[in-house]
Amino acid sequence: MNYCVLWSNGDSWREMRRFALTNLRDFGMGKKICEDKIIDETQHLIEVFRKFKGQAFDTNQPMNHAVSNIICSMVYGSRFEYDDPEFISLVERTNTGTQLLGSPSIQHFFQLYNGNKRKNRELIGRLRETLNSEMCRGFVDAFLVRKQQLEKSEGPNNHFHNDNLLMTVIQLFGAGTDTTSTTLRWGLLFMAKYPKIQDQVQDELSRVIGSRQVQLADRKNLPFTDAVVHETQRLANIAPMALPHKTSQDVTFQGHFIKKGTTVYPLLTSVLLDETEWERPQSFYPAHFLDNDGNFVKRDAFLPFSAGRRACLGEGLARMELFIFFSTLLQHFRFTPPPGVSEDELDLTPRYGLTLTPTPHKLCAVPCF
Ligand code: HEM
Repeated sequence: MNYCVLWSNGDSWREMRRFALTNLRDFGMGKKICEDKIIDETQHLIEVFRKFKGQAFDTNQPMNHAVSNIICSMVYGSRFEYDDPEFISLVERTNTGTQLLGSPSIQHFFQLYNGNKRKNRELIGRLRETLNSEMCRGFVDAFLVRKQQLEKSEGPNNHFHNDNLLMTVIQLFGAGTDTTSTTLRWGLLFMAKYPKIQDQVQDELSRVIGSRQVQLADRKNLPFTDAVVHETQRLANIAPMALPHKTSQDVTFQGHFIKKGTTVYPLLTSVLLDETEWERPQSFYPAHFLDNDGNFVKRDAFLPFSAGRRACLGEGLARMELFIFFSTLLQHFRFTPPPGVSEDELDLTPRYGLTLTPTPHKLCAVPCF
């Protein structure tokens, strides 16, 4: 399959990755300003969950909207209202497209992808019209300013052209939404399935935090909650084959010769579910990340973001989002199966796409206070 929707290799990738990393950091990635955005967004999400008044609902759309708004505020410079039709269709097309990438319906995927290209051209066009080089609102502005500067000094032959802008924006939006939101949905599903583990998370949260807002700095005092977030990422294994790569030179790996230019997939499943690394690889077992005294422990085989030069660019952001969204939701709601469905009946079979998502399901979010 030709993944022309992803960044290319070589110089163009290097430039785009470096620029995206620097600028996303400038617009808050991994910093307090980003934490504040996430906290603000959790309040919008809580409002949506409350509207269901404890009745069963599909968490997919609200979760996608909340998570997507974080990357939107960094890329476009502002968040969207959840009922904005432009936003709903952008998120919906990205979400469906990610599922189709693992299926034979590649033509349908490209229809959705082209729809998102059109929408993004419009959004970028609006930002271009109101661009102020003294005050960049987000990644798109920063890219447009760099493009203008380079065109003046070096002419148009550089990597900062409209196609790379569009591709990078679409990729950041896609990579920054589905992955994190899917992981959070797995987390809530595991909590509904394993109520005793949910009890332990909620006991820890009420003991350490009470009713105030959780902050990133609290993570070190919440080892059990942190372990549950890690175990969710490990067992959910949402990107089992990471992304395809091409070997840039001939290489011999574990005795196998691989020719330059061969497409290779780093199989993250092989570490996340490795029987020689994990005591209970197929079970939801937060103790994988705890020592005998209940302290959090890092594990070498925990590689959900992959490793190396092409590892996930958004790891810092994703880890911040996972922790704050998950613990804030668990502070406010008790997650249970719909009435008439037992915990045993909650299905953990994943649905295969570019990512492994939970099979469509509903949960009740019963307000705790
Ligand atoms: C739980 C959340 C996430 C998981 C599990 C995840 C996982 C991954 C994985 C496995 C890869 C492929 C690495 C490889 O092929 O070796 C990747 C790449 C990437 N991720 Fe994430 N990701 C997450 C969230 C994010 C977020 C929030 C962003 C937004 C900034 C992001 C942006 C990217 C980009 C741009 C790439 C491509 C990097 C490149 O090609 O150089 N990811 N991610």
